[in-house]
Amino acid sequence: MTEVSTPLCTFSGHWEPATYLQARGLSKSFGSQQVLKGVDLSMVEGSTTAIVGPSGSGKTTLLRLIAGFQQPDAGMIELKDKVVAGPGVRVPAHKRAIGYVAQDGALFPHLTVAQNISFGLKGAGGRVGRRGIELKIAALLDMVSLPAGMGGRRPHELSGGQQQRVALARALAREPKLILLDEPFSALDAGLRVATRKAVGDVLSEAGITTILVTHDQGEALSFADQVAVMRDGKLVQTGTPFSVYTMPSDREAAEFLGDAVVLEAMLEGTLATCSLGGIPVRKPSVQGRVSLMLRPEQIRITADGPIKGVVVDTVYFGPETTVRIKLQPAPRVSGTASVGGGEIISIKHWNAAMARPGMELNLRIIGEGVAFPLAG
Ligand SMILES: Nc1ncnc2c1ncn2[C@@H]1O[C@H](COP(=O)(O)OP(=O)(O)OP(=O)(O)O)[C@@H](O)[C@H]1O
Repeated sequence: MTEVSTPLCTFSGHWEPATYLQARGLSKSFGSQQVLKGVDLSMVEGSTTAIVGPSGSGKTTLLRLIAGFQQPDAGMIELKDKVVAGPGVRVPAHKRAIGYVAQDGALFPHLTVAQNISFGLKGAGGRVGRRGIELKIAALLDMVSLPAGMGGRRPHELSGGQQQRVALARALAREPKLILLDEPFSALDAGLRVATRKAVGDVLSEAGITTILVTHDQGEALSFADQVAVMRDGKLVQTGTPFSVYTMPSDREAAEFLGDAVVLEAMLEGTLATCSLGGIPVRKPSVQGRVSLMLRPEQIRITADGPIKGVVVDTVYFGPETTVRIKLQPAPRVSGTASVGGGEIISIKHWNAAMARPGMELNLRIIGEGVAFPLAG
């Protein structure tokens, strides 16, 4: 089962991992509603991609096309250089070596855990005898960190996290090359969710299986995947490493979807934006003049010698961190540039609840660079 990425030697002499999944120009409509509008997605063998996006943006539809449950209206899908969907081509789902784990696990309720998993084994071709099946089930349960004794239980006798592990074991039984996880952790409570996600991630990366995870959870996407693809209105609006999509979002909506964002009006000249938080360097700006400037809240630090002043409006205590809303002073003038903004209320976080009380004046310092977007509207 353990399959390691097959490297390719390029003409430049560098070893590069092979592409496993290549989707080009995928479109799909249901009736008059166009749900996917030309989606391109490429994945390296053994890598993990998280697809994030608002409800109804087309994430599950994309997974279903890749799995082979539905056929694209236009575009094509290649798995390991073999076209599996495209004009005149439709390789059926069971011949694509893909495992699918749904949000609720979708276990058969009337079958035991072992029978659920052996259903997956039969799907793999029924090559093993009864003893072989027992050994395989035991190995799969072990792989997903469940005791062998659980094989006799029925799904309703398991916790949500255990059910998801069984669903993963059933999918792994087919020895897939690609696993599609459609919000598999969303029904779990916070602690179980983190533990199950870690366990599933470890199993998949150990087995070298190329993985797509659909999720609504930004933290899950950023921590689980090598690549994050942001879907909106049937299109992938940005694809990149977790670091690049978080720190350099392609637009304001993507920025706000991937985490908390402080967005202020600013005047951008060259690579310096001037706003209520002072002069802030901007990386590779694609616009000039009046812009929306985005910073992540953790870039705004409360420090005694910070050059920017603000007054605490209110605070909300969350234990390890406190959300502090701060009203900024008018924007300072930077010589030769116009000032914009002033008086905005921003929201940042601080570990020390005693640091900020309503009415207190605080000094702030900005760390790192901002990202500039065209002004909305
Ligand atoms: N089989 C179908 N028939 C008709 N409409 C469909 C079908 N499947 C999906 N849709 C519609 O396509 C749109 C996108 O659905 P999809 O499930 O792909 O979105 P999603 O991004 O996965 O949403 P969510 O995060 O809520 O699961 C929705 O408006 C949905 O109603």
